[in-house]
Amino acid sequence: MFSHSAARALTAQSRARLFSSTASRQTKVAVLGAGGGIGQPLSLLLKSDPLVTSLSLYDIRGAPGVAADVSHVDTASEVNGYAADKLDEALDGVKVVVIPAGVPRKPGMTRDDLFNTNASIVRDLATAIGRVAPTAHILVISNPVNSTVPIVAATLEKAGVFDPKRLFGVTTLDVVRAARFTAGIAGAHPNETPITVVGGHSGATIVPLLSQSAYGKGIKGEVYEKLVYRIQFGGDEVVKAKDGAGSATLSMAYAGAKFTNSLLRGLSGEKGVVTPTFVYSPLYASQGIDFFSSNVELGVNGVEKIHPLGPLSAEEEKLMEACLPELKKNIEKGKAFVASS
Ligand SMILES: NC(=O)C1=CN([C@@H]2O[C@H](COP(=O)(O)OP(=O)(O)OC[C@H]3O[C@@H](n4cnc5c(N)ncnc54)[C@H](O)[C@@H]3O)[C@@H](O)[C@H]2O)C=CC1
Ligand SMILES: O=C([O-])CC(=O)C(=O)O
Repeated sequence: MFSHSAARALTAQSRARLFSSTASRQTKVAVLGAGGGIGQPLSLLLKSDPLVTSLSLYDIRGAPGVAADVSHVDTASEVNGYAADKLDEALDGVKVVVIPAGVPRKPGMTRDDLFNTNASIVRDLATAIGRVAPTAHILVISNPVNSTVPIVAATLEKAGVFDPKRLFGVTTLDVVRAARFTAGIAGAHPNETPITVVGGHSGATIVPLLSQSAYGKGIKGEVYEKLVYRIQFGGDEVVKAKDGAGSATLSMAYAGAKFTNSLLRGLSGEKGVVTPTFVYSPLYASQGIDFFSSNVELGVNGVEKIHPLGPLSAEEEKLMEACLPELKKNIEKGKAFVASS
């Protein structure tokens, strides 16, 4: 990287600074479920992220092939693929683990219908992370997120390595949809219509706070009702259109890469990185709901600050009334699963 004469010219102090900052920028990211509909495009997008220096792709099927393919992209990061029996190797030294492993919905199913299959997949992956990479930041995409995040937390807790600052349910697709759909109605660019989406990640637990947006607050009546429904049930739209071939994969890969980039920026010391994510949260803990999505500031340790919701409109208060009992049930189901495992 440097010529010999340039290296000789560096003082001992500046050399130490240079190499320590290079070391701190080494960011190994693992994708568990990298061979799937989300995993493949997500791996590609992460390969394009300059904050990722090494990419570790794992799946029970097909990860070495995906890794060989993605590794030809001309960005600086190195890529390695790991087959089914190589999970521990895939996790060695990782700073961030993104989990899109598990089955997707078919038409007529709810996300909760995926619980029976995905709960044990996520629990087993979390057990391995707790053993091999206990200080990694974990980003859970696998559904039902309202239950899989508590499953990861309880699994790590059992192993004595749970740090609530390092566990995130990825709800970014709800945020991406809310911005896109609101922009369509407002005739604006989605950059101008960011919407905070809180609660959880399924149907009525998804609560968009349109009243807090300059564009969103002007949307009323039937248009408002339809917009809220579309944000809450956008996933169903894709499941129906794919007609048995799965659920959102490309927009989810985009959302997953977007959230991962936000976290990496926070971890690298950038200030003011704030985005909604489903985390261990005090906001509704008094009601027995200890995981909740709201705006979170991401920093060098992961969760830096959990923001309060701010003022809600009468409509949003009603949406919260529908959200909370369902979210509580989903969280308790996840915890009970680990307790009985
Ligand atoms: N959080 C969110 O907003 C969203 C979540 N999802 C969820 O993401 C998950 C994955 O969806 P798709 O990629 O479409 O499914 P997919 O079936 O295309 O891919 C899943 C991958 O997981 C792998 N896998 C299964 N068990 C595994 C294990 N034990 N270890 C490692 N890999 C394993 C499979 O081999 C497969 O390659 C689903 O649960 C889906 O509901 C989907 C869209 C949005
Ligand atoms: O709808 C699904 O099952 C996948 C998902 O979580 C989404 O697209 O938001």
